Amino acid sequence: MSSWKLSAFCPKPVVQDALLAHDEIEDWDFEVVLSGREVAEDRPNDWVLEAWYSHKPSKAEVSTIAALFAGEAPEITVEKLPEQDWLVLSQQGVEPIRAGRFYVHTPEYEPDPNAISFAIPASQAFGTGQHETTAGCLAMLDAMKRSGVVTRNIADIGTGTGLLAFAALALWPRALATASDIDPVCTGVVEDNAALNAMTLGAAAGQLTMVVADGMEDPLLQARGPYDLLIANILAGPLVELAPDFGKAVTPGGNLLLAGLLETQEARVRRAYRRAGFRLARRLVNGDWSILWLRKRRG
Ligand SMILES: C[S@@+](CC[C@H](N)C(=O)[O-])C[C@H]1O[C@@H](n2cnc3c(N)ncnc32)[C@H](O)[C@@H]1O
Repeated sequence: MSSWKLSAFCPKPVVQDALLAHDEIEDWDFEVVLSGREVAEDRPNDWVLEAWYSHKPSKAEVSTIAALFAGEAPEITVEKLPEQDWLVLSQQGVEPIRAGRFYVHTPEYEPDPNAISFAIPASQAFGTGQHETTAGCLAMLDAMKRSGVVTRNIADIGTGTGLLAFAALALWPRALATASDIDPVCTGVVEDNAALNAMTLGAAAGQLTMVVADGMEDPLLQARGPYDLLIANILAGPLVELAPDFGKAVTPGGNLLLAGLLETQEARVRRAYRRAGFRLARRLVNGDWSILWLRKRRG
């Protein structure tokens, strides 16, 4: 299977507005992962919005991306990436990262014996630790542990590679973890990464179960709740929609770690979670992204 990449080049604020416009669309017809980044370090104002496809994007798909730019005319290119090469290349470009006590690296690097190390290969699933949201969640999990949080029942919704669930289990080794993702490709990735990092799959304390689910829509996810730690690094739109469900899924006094929202979207997300019974415990801003630690009110 090949991967295709559409790149739309524009100044940074235009690309950010396009991503926000996408986030506001409730019924998006196309399966696509969108992200924005600098074109080059020495050109911080030139940005590219990238869209990744498993097939050649159709004219309708290209027009839909162009329409996000609301009258601006981005330069758009579409290129075919042979999947094998793309994986190898992306792996080569992935430098290890540190966040809190964590060190996340691809398998070609050695672990750091003085850190909590995870080997996460580049794959079709999101979450090698490179992204500000993932790194921010790792740092916030470490902050929770240092502040004395004790947790026995963890859910990681939108787990991608499984990294945040592994990290939480490393900090709270007696907890049970349930990881989920809407994308079925993540199941095999999480299983492979668990094996690579000596994490055990199963239903006992210290173990992890992976399910495919949209939000909390899964019998096992619901049966295992309520959770005293729920992690969700998804986007602002789905997070707002999921607020009532997460309100029910977290125990009174329990912890919720949210990421995937830009700082500009934070007020909207916090409003939704205030209504669902949460208060802010701590926030962290990493790049353009906000990471929120919320606590469920008691009673
Ligand atoms: C930004 S990635 C985060 C991956 C990983 N947790 C991390 O922090 O690096 C978001 C993940 O959420 C998944 N996702 C998006 N919407 C979802 C939903 N409604 N329910 C469950 N997973 C969802 C995506 O497939 C993707 O793997």
